[in-house]
Amino acid sequence: MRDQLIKPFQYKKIKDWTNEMGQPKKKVPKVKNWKTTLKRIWGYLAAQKGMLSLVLMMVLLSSAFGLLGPFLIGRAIDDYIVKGETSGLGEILFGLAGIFLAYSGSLWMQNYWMVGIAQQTVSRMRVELFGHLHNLPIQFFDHRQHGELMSRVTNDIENVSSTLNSSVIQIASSLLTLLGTVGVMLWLSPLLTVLTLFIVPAMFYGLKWITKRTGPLYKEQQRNLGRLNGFIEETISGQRIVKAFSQEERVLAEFLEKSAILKNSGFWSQTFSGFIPKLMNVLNNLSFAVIAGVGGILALKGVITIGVIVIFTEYSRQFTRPLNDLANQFNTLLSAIAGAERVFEILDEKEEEQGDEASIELQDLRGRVEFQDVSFSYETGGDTVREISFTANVGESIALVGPTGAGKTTLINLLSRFYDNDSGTILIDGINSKKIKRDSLRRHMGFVLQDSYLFQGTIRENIRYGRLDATDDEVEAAAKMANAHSFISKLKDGYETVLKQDGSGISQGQKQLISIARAILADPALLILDEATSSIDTITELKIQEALQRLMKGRTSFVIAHRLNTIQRADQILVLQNGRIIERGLHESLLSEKGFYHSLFHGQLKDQIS
Ligand SMILES: Nc1ncnc2c1ncn2[C@@H]1O[C@H](COP(=O)(O)OP(=O)(O)OP(=O)(O)O)[C@@H](O)[C@H]1O
Repeated sequence: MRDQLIKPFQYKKIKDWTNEMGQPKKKVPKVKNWKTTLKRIWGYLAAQKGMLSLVLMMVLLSSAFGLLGPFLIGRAIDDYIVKGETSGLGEILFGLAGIFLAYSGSLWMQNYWMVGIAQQTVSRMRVELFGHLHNLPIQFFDHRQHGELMSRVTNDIENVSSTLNSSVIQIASSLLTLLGTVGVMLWLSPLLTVLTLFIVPAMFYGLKWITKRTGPLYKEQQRNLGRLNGFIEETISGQRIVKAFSQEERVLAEFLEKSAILKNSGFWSQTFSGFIPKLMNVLNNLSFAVIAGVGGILALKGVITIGVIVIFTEYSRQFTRPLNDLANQFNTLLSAIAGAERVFEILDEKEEEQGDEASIELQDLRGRVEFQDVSFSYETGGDTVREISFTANVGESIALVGPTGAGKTTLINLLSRFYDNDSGTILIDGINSKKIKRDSLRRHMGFVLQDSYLFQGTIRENIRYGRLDATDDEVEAAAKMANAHSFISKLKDGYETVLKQDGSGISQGQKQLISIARAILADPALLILDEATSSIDTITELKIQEALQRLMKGRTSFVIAHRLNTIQRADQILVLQNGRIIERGLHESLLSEKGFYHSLFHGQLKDQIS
């Protein structure tokens, strides 16, 4: 459970580096074809075969009832109305009412069951996608906007859902109605049928022309919507920064630009798909005119009856309506396929490997860490960290010092295996870290980061996140050790105070104290501390320092130090520059060397320190 605690912190840190409201750096992988996607969607639907058969049965019934209605009307005209016969007409009308009722009933039932199937299906997709996202390696998030990913979990899934709700039934019933109608029409009058069917090629070519254009346009619209959502999410969560840097106008300008792009792509996709009903309307009217004209002549010659003309006009509507529906559904289906493809794209991303069969599950960790000639680069190109070697004995505190971008966080990322070193070896309790299961390693690590991430929930829940089975007494004992108890007790609701998602409502220093309490409760053997850079009042600062000293006692700790006066007690100080360790040792000896550390300490290079 504790690796769940750790990941969000790391994500945030790395996200901050990559994502300064820019576009994702890497292009999303190419989309697969619609056949494969439909097959995969079917894979989800097939899990509910029983329900689907019920839906299909209802679709069959409703299509049959739909055909029977006009047929009975024709019979009523020919056998009773034209002949002036009234006896028996009542029964036919009664029968008609029954058929329409059964028709509506079967429509209602198929809809009811299909909505159930659709919801079940997308809920499974959503759960899979969300779970999968949390198992992806950090690198995956380096190149993607958070909002864009959110859009896949929400918009795209919703798209699939609404299409499944309606399209599956529509497509099945349209196909059945189409077949049934043509069959009965052929039986009644082959000549009129052939004339009516003339509109099919016109429809086919018209639709082909339109859908060829709408498919890519829909995809483009979805993509632009994802980008806009990503931007909105970022600017809302980064409100403080936007305001602090008076970037409101720039943000608005960028929003307007993205919104205009979306408007444009939305306009064209909707315009083109809007042609479909218009085209169908024209063709429908044309077919009516043909049936009325030719049917009238045939009726005058006594070849067919008036009833057959009525049946034909009704059927021709029933015949073009499913074609119409099919065409409309085709568009919705296309946009759902585009959505599903984007969802599957993520599902196809390789999960972070925890380790193979041979990997070691760390039961206990003492906390000895050794880096031997470790080099690593994030992307192909120059090494971010180079030939790093050091040893941290059990219980020692190691301070990582250096200007911004020197590679301090990268070393921690390698230690926690968010990334794997390209060369050299990292030994943890003497075991090559690559042979240890990632999650089992992270379970023994605790993080207190400068941007302490607190979740929406009570203070108690936030502390308990360190160890979910901790009792209330243990939570409070940890808070006491972390110097957090006194401020928590002064709050009106004490430990039950509800924190907002970003922890606003309590001070930065108090957030730190809570995250220290959380780490104390987790009791990790390896500790990562990323010192707060923001200025915290002296009293809170002292409390934090004291709490940290207690937390670090007996654990191997890595401290990314921003304020050099706080690391004077470290057992080893590693001074990094451009990815290399350029100096190392104790505070006093480093000062006496009068090197880079000395300059840093005396503030000559103050502006280089983050
Ligand atoms: N996810 C990433 N992908 C590509 N390059 C990265 C990534 N994270 C960091 N870098 C680059 O690696 C180098 C080292 O970054 P790192 O975050 O380790 O520095 P740091 O010493 O922790 O800096 P700071 O004190 O500012 O946090 C920098 O040049 C940075 O631009």
